[in-house]
Amino acid sequence: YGSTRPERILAEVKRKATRGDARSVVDTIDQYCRHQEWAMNVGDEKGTILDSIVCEVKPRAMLELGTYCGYSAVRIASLLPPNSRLITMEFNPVFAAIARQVIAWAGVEDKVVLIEGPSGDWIPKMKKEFGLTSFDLVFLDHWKDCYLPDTKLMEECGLLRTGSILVADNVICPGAPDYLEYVRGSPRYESKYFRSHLEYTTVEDGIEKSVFLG
Ligand SMILES: O=c1[nH]cnc2c(O)cc(-c3ccc(F)cc3)cc12
Ligand SMILES: [Mg+2]
Repeated sequence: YGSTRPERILAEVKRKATRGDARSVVDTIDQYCRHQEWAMNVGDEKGTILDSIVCEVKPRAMLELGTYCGYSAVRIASLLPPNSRLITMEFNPVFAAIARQVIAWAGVEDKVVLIEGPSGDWIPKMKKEFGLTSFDLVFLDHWKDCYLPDTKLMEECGLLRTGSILVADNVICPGAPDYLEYVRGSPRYESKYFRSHLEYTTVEDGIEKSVFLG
């Protein structure tokens, strides 16, 4: 039996990245996925946009929906202020197992909590499970069909406060048209599109940043 793509990415990280050095893990994955085999990390171009938003917001409590191999969790965690926490949620157990090891290799495990399971099940439990009031910043990077229902669920569960920011990957490719229509049309959001490209390609994609107005 062959290895999976996430397993090959982890092997490359262990072979090439410096243990405890988050940037070298990020750069190793970008090199591998640009030159060896494509994978659905947010990537270097859109990652720079995400970095600028994380640095601007300096979130105390951040949520990521969709961990995959942990590339963006490592990227985000390396920018978080002390006493901040990234909770990252992954539905696929194979991806979650790899992501845990990538996060550990990067040395950011004390800033990241990885939870496994469907976002729809976990979102209603977040406050109680993690003693949270609300999230300062949410990165949506899981499944395009879940962006809108999960956003509405976060609203209903009181996980968004005035000023909470949603950052959504792939709003053009693969695309999340119902989500875009909602955040751009709703008076409860101030939305802005950051044009970019699908990771490691020249195909158009972009990131939508939406401020919840309460
Ligand atoms: O399913 C996805 N979840 C999160 N991020 C993704 C991402 O950045 C890209 C893609 C993707 C884009 C084009 C394609 F031909 C095949 C897959 C999927 C996801
Ligand atoms: Mg993505």
